Amino acid sequence: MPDTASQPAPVLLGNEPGSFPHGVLAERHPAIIRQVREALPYEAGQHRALDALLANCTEGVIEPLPGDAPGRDRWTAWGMDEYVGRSWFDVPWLWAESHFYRRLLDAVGWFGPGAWQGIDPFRPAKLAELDAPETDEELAALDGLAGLSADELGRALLHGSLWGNRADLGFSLSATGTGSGAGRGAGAGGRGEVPALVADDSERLWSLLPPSGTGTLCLVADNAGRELVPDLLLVAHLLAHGRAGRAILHVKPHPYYVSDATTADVVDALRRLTGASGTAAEYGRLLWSALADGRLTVRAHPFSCAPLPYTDMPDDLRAQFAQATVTVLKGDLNYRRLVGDRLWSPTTPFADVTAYFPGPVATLRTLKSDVITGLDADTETALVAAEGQRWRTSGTHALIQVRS
Ligand SMILES: O=P(O)(O)OC[C@@]1(O)O[C@H](CO)[C@@H](O)[C@@H]1O
Repeated sequence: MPDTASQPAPVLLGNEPGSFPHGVLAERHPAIIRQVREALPYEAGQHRALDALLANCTEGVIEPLPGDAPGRDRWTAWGMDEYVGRSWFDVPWLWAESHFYRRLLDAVGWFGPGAWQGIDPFRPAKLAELDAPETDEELAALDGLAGLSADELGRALLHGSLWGNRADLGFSLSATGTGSGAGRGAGAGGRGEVPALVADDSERLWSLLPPSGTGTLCLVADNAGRELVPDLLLVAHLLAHGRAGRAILHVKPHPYYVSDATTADVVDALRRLTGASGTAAEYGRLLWSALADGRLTVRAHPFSCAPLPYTDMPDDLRAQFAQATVTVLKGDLNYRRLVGDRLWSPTTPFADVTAYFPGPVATLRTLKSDVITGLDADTETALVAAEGQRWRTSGTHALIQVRS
């Protein structure tokens, strides 16, 4: 029996050794601390703070943020008092992960005041990816799509944006997340009869964005670099071909989940596009002028880094999504937040668990956590027969789901 929105499945915790969430807390977070230490020439105080964070997040309990900590009131509203004194492994996994990034930024001095204020610990990794030869190849490949019709090009760019979600630098640090490049493309990734795309509502998405549209597209971005670049190309295409009159790009207000895009990353990506040649540069210039004339807006709402599902979104964000013709949520974490980070039965209807969302909502995601809804029974059976439960977290499958 599928779960239902009124009888929800259990919220994921990280306290089961051997589970994917446990591995993230016990192995991925220490690996992220190691990577951050090596990325920038931190000072002794920052190394000491990283030592303390490592000990605390693996063996300690959640501690209250100091009284004067930036955003403390928000974290109180987001449930901090309830979780203080408990092991990181025993509170909702989503909450523990999100809080880890808040503490990591504290340790490196991101919030300031001080000389390290605003220095993104993940920037070297993000820039390396943006500057990689693979990015050049992907941008150059755009010129080869010149012969496609606008619709064909739109579909190609939608798939580029979808599979761009493989480019998640946190994921590449985890033991199960190796195998770079697998699954990039609609036909790749699955074994035997199992499709790479396990759900595909893309026609419904296109019907929400007709060519004569004057509507507003809200795109809630995920990773910077090689995910954000194809996201921006898709937005440029939708604006250029009138499928959206206006686009609003939501990014994170601070560095998060390693490679999540901030405004600084949007700037880097746009400079990368305008500094390229051919079609990529044209798209870059289009977006640059769309920002200037108001067709494109960037927003960085605090709730984008909240440790909570979208059911708890504040009224101002709810009103923004309600005004959109469609809100497109990118990536695995946004998917988890959209459906509640619960271990749903995979055939639980997507429309039911997203019924609360204020307006049409679409999700483009590669599968990198246990959370999944909206599969048909045959697809689930084929996936399990071919891969056991590995398909849930391997990042080699993807989905496009829409609730209109
Ligand atoms: O949102 P994204 O970038 O697609 O993925 C984020 C992610 O790597 O982080 C979580 C584990 O830390 C997983 O849910 C997911 O695989």
